[in-house]
Amino acid sequence: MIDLERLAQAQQAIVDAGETLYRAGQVPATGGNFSLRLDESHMAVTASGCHKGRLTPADILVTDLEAIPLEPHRKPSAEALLHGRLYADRPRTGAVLHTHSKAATLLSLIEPGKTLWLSGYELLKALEGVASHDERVAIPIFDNTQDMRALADQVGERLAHEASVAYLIRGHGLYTWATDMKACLRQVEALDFLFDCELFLRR
Ligand SMILES: CSCCC(=O)C(=O)COP(=O)(O)O
Ligand SMILES: [Zn+2]
Repeated sequence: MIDLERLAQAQQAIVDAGETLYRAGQVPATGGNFSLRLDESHMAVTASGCHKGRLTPADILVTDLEAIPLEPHRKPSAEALLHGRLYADRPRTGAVLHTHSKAATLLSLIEPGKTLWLSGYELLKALEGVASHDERVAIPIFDNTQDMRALADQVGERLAHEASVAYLIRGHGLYTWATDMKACLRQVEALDFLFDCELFLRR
């Protein structure tokens, strides 16, 4: 049974996050998708194809963690399975944000390896679990594909062995997750700042 009050709060928090992220240039042209955990087996997630800066609560629907909608006629985000796997594999994860910023897109294209390493930045401490600028933070990079099940499997296998709070999809964007929406929004902002710094250093 879905807690309807919790769902309404999640819908409003996602609408607000969309406005914030759109204003920050993180989700142009219907790009991006957002979710919040509702319970151990359900999430509230954006519908596919909506403009993420102009969401209404009705644009956010309930699915299970396999991205099957509770209301069969609704169409969740094309990438909802990526959100569901993060919740399924990480019981403490409460929020997932996917963004399409210019910095994430460009950096993931020019980094030839399978990992973006970040270290020496004070702002790394904005990421959950990072206590010092000295830590080397790994951001895994996956090649883009339209096969979400294959990508979800690949991500799940790799993240089972590598601690992270985010990954990049090459030429596509960022996924980041946290215990709640506030921490997740902070991570998007911090990571995008760090991606900008890396782009500048590599010029
Ligand atoms: C024009 S954005 C292409 C699809 C995408 O990458 C995305 O993040 C939005 O897809 P959704 O189905 O969640 O609207
Ligand atoms: Zn996307």
